[in-house]
Amino acid sequence: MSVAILGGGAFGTALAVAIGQKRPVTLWARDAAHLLEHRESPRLPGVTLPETVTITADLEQALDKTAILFSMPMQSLEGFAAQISTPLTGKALVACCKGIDLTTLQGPAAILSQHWPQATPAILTGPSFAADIARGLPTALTLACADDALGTTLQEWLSTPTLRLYRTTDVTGAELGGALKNVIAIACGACIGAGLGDSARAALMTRGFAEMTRLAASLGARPETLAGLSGLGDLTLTCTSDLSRNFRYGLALGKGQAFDPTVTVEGAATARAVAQIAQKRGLPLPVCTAVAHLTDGSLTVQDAMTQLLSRPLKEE
Ligand SMILES: NC(=O)C1=CN([C@@H]2O[C@H](COP(=O)(O)OP(=O)(O)OC[C@H]3O[C@@H](n4cnc5c(N)ncnc54)[C@H](OP(=O)(O)O)[C@@H]3O)[C@@H](O)[C@H]2O)C=CC1
Ligand SMILES: O=C(CO)COP(=O)(O)O
Repeated sequence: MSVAILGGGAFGTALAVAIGQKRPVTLWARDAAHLLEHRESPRLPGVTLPETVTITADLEQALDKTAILFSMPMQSLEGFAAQISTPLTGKALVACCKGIDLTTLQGPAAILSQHWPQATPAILTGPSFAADIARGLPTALTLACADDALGTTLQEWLSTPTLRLYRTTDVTGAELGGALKNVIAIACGACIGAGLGDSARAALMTRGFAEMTRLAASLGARPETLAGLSGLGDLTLTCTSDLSRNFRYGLALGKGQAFDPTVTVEGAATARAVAQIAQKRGLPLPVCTAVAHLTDGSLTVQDAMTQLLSRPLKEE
């Protein structure tokens, strides 16, 4: 097996550093000039790519590898895939992005499968800040692949002494855990930013987790997957750390401050996708729906709080 990573942002660079400790890896970026000159991504300053990482601007050189990791933002994945005519037959296509595509309402595995039906999709997700992975701090992730034999090979190839991968065949559960935790992280950031307190944040995390599990189960995921690294694990990290961009975006919303629009915040578009899915399926997802309205500017944090607290009382 040979490995390529597509996307020279924070996560792609961090994965290249980690995997590059063990074996050669090719890192493709659409603008590779900075990476080639400095061996460092402007999205992850201070992290130097080792010599085992081949940086390239030649996409075909990367697509030639047997395992291809897609490490660009979720809302870019469909458009990126549509530009590629190479068949990628028999390859493992590992989506590292966390989200639901707003146009198709699909997760990354379905998008990869539609573009490359002769390849096998997989998901790499879980609680991990790029900077932690790049520094070699201990990290545990989920590798999801419906083909368990291929999943086992990927698990062995992509694990390192400090990056420990757990395996599952529940692709839907793993990708939804990663997608939905970002939505709840925005809610938690807004809660803290608006001064609503840690108790309110704990309530949002818990009820948000109930929504994550409800939606995932209705889409065919196994509820226990959501209780693992990709769901509860990543929810805990992202809702409690201001290293999270989704949490910081929520903080800014809560404080009524502007947020840098060039920063990748996956949960905003995903919240709007989730609200559409909830409506279509008649699923009650009040926290996710409130985040969708917060991010499109149609609801204030105070009104969201009032709305959530005034819902009819119910069983837990
Ligand atoms: N950062 C983290 O800690 C983690 C991130 N993730 C996930 O990884 C994914 C990527 O995030 P991250 O790397 O942090 O984001 P960044 O904003 O750091 O980088 C995104 C990268 O994607 C590239 N890109 C954007 N659009 C396209 C496109 N259409 N074609 C090719 N390349 C494109 C950007 O290129 P350019 O620089 O030229 O704009 C940039 O290199 C997200 O889904 C995120 O949730 C997962 C775990 C941890
Ligand atoms: O997914 C992440 C941690 O697991 C990174 O979170 P942010 O995208 O919110 O920075």
